[in-house]
Amino acid sequence: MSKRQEIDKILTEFTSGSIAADECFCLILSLCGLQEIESRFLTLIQGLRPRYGELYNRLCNVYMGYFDIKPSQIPSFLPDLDRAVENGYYATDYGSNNIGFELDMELALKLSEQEYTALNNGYSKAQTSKSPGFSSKPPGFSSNPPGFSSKPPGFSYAGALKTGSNPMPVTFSAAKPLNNQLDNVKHTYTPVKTVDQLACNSKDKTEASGTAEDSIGQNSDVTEKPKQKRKKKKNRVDRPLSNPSVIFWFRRDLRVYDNPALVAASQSGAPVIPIFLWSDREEGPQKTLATGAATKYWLYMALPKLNSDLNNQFNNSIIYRKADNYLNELLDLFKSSGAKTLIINDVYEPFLKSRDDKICSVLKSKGIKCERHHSYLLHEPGTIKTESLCMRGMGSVTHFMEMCRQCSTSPIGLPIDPPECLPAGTYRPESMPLEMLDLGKLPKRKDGTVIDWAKIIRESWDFSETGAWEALQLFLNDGVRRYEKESSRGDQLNTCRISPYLHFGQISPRTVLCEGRHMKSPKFLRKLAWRDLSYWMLSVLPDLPSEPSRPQYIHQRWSQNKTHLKAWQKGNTGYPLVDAPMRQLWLTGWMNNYMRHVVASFLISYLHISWVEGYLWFQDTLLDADVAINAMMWQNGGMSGLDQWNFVMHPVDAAMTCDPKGDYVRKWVPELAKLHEDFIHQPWKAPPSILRRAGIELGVNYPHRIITELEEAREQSLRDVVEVRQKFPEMIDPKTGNDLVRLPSGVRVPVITRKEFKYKTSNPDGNENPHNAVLRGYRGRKRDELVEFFNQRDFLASTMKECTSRHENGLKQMDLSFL
Ligand SMILES: Cc1cc2nc3c(=O)[nH]c(=O)nc-3n(C[C@H](O)[C@H](O)[C@H](O)COP(=O)(O)OP(=O)(O)OC[C@H]3O[C@@H](n4cnc5c(N)ncnc54)[C@H](O)[C@@H]3O)c2cc1C
Repeated sequence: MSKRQEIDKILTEFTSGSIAADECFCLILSLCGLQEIESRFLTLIQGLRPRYGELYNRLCNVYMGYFDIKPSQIPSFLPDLDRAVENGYYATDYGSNNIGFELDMELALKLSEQEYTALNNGYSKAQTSKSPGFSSKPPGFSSNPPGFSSKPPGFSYAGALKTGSNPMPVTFSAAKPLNNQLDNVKHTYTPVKTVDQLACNSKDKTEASGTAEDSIGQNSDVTEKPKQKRKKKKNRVDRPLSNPSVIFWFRRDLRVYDNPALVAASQSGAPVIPIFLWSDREEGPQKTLATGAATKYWLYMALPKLNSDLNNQFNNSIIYRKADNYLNELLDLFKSSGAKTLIINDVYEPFLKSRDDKICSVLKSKGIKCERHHSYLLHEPGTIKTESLCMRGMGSVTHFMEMCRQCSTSPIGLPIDPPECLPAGTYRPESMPLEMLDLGKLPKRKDGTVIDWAKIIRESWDFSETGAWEALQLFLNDGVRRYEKESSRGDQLNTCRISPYLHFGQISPRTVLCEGRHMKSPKFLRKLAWRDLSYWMLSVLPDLPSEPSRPQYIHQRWSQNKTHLKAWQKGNTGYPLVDAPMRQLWLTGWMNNYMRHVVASFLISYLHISWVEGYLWFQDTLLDADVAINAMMWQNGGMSGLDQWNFVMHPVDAAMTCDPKGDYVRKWVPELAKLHEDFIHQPWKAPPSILRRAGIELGVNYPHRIITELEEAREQSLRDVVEVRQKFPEMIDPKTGNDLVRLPSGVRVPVITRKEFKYKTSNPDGNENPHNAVLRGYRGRKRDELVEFFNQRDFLASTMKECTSRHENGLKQMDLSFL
């Protein structure tokens, strides 16, 4: 047994109550020696903190008493994490178990919270070294998600189109989109060279000032003190240009294929200055947490890829600027470059749209033209009106698709080719190194080493536009066949895994629609409608991320149990089907849709923790974190959304659908890897002998369940909803029993309401619930009978063992007749 294992054994005895704190301390002291204990004792026992805070404190006190020290005297003492963060202290020794992981994770959360609070308090500018830019994540397990890295050979845009769904070589016209009857379109490529395009001559190319290799932080035009230098230039006389440049502002359209605004910039016949601006504040109100740590990291990795595409294809490159105020920065750029036009693809979050409206109106007043294009969604939210449609089913995707059919004014069209050229012109404004945008800043330990929480994220994803195409093609060549029936599987890659690419516009929804339309998977294409729906919903309900869309639900009772919340966030709930996706999320920044439902159901319906907490956590940790989609989904799960979920995922039984053999759990919860499939989703039911053989000690290397009475917890959740509904009878439709919501026009309309809520509201004391929404697939496989059988066998075996040993000890043999 290694020293670490012996220490763990002693700690287990302590937590189970067999030995007292001072005894425990002495045992560890005798094992490790005075010197090691003085310097490392607190690190060694950190693993106790999350679950055994009280016991941990007792050990701390013994330790301090023994060495006669006060907490303030020890910089590395970690009685609370705030102090740890303040002191810049991080655990450095992980040993062979998860203690270091736990510690770093705790600290990471703290740092993240700290930054969030700092921003809320108006402190965002220069982040000091004590307050690293964003939440830290620990190095952790080494496994990669399955099958994610294979690349179709010889991949190229044209190749992608050829090898994809369409057997014919296809390229798309760069001319205007045709219509939305995609299936009737004959795909022919008619390159229409305009005068502007012909102007893309070699002179422009040789004059471009970008670097061919813009690996992170190596932008050629970078100066060491860009801010000061830029100030000097502001005062200089603007360079007169015969053909003033256009500024192309990259935002959530980080691609060259099917990028209407980029094509427009190219067709302007003017030099193009591509820019990227960054400021957390400008990306959304803090309560939306629009720029979580994971999404920022994605940007940090994706921007150099885009830049190198621009370099290779157009000999142009991106100007990066960190800017507290985008308008001021743009004015500065226009002034220094003499550009006269801004070209953008629109974004649709209401707060971003009004920011853009303001920017454009100020620029216009200064004689600068603003060209805005549409490509982020299939349908612009503003074009979809509810007026023409009956309100039944409002909030559901079916209703939304019908609205789109009736109202949409502009056709979706076909994807367009990349621009032929993006001449860089002779003048190029200064660029900051990408590092200075603080998108990829990783926290540091006290000794200066970096906590690289993004390691597995980097290994799991290709952050380029090509990566988006490859993911799509991989799916269309394989996963799509299983999508209709088995998209829920956590243990297989049956979904597209393109959400971060879609979020950052590395592939357009129109391209996905066009590529996927022959694949006979309406369910998949419908997902694009879901995406549009969320933006429409956000445009109608701008407070979607924080305020219940059914206002009466503000009165719903929620648990404030921080220990439960932390256990959920870290994947330490003791329910493997919840812990596996939460760990996958932490390590890779992603989990599939079904698993998101499982973990959301658990947080809301079993732990009774508000959906807002779930939303915020996802915003910070998902690579595809998207204010509109994330808020819509959490609201729907949290009962207050317009499309209330009519189901609750059971944290054990749902495994039947998404992880029938337990392989998914084995991958992300390696502690349970050796457990037989019959127990993998409910280790607490495994007999001690089986647990022993699998190397599992519950409460030691895998947590006990944080709640055990699932049925009771669910009942409580039902009662809480019914209480809200009973408090506001005027918000219930007397005819249907559905909840009512008030539209901005003042009209009250019924919205989809879970059947069991309706039933329970009218039968609050009834015991039965004919509409029980909990999804159970597990029992059908007779696993419970098997579990019972194993337990009986184990009981028999252990009883016999006890009998034998008693017999050997000369004690009276037990009576076995009851067996
Ligand atoms: C609680 C919860 C929170 C979520 N938060 C986000 C989020 O922040 N960002 C995000 O992109 N998706 C979110 N989703 C939706 C969905 O889980 C992901 O889009 C999907 O898992 C991404 O994987 P994929 O690309 O393989 O999806 P696929 O199933 O292959 O779908 C293709 C694309 O369709 C879109 N899409 C799929 N499902 C939905 C949906 N329900 N609503 C809207 N668009 C959808 C996504 O852009 C996705 O990439 C959330 C779902 C839940 C239950």
